[in-house]
Amino acid sequence: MGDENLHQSPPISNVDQSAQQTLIRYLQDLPEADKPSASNAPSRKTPNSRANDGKPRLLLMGQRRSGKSSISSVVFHKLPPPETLYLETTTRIKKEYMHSFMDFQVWDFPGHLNYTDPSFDTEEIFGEIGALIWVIDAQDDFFDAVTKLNELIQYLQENYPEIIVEVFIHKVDGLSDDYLSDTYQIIVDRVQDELEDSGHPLGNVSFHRTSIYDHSIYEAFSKVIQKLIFEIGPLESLLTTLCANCKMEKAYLFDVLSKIYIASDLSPSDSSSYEISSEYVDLVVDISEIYGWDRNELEGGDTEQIEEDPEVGNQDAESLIVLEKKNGSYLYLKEINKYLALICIMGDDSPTDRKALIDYNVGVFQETLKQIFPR
Ligand SMILES: Nc1nc2c(ncn2[C@@H]2O[C@H](COP(=O)(O)OP(=O)(O)OP(=O)(O)O)[C@@H](O)[C@H]2O)c(=O)[nH]1
Repeated sequence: MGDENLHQSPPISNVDQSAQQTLIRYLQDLPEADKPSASNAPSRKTPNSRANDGKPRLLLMGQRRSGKSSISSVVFHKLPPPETLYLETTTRIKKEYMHSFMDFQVWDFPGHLNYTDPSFDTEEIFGEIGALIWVIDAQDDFFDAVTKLNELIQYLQENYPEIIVEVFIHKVDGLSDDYLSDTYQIIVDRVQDELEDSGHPLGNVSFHRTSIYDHSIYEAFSKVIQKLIFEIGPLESLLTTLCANCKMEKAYLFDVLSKIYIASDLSPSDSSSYEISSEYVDLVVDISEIYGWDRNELEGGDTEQIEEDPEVGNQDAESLIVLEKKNGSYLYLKEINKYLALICIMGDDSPTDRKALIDYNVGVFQETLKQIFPR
């Protein structure tokens, strides 16, 4: 494995450099590599977390009927999208605790209230969050939603400047490409202009086009979650090294239950690669469930923290490895543990003659991951 990958890695601001180098050496199997030790593991503090408990909170906010509960139910509870038609309006804050490769919470807010009002315990709401997701219904009149969003961003910038704001321009299914790109641009410009007029920078605000009827909602959530993963820099470097050494086009590390990808290599990503990979994860995981890891649905709770189940199922069973040709491209999938699967797009040249090398490198990658995510 070449050292140039190490030099090409982007600067990693929030992770201890020595921990990163140890991980990469470990992957490269260099003689001077130490096993990453627990003391080397970076602390799991998320940008706005004061508790430092590694359990970031995602807030889902926006106007009534914009689609907040649907997003949470489809992504985290596998509710078929058409069934969201029957969801009742949310009348109180719904707090759910997700146990997966990392623990995080999703808070779904009723749409009609102003949570910056002093009558709310704003410290309780905003004091510990990882990201705020503001959902705008693109099929409805969105100007009021944009005005409320701007007020909230201004409030956050003055009081909680580290909070990441993610705007989901939602329900984009059924909109023509032209209409969608106009709507997207109008919303982005309006947010930007109003913030500039009031002397606030756009700062930590990003925009995503989403729909529960396609992959876009999972992709958007992936990008949000990635911002909260403290170890994202080393993970991306490791995947980039793996791709370079095994001649892979693209590699994704998936959280198999939510279909969120928690990291990918640093080569440019396109939605179709994500779609192929995510569909394949679904298919293979369905099959593997017959004899592989026992995965319960992501656990959700209301207000109580749910105790983590001890891992059950065939923990020590050999994890599934599949190499198959799909849509003209070979795909390689390996279950890394109960929560994560690595899926790699290999291109159209048969990689069967390299399979032993690929299995070996992926095995080393898997060992390294155990150090990063001990669970
Ligand atoms: N076409 C389309 N409809 C959606 C989408 N997401 C949600 N919906 C629909 O939007 C409606 C409202 O969804 P909810 O999830 O209840 O909205 P909410 O923001 O939680 O509403 P409140 O609880 O009242 O704040 C439902 O009929 C959903 O089926 C989407 O991506 N596309």
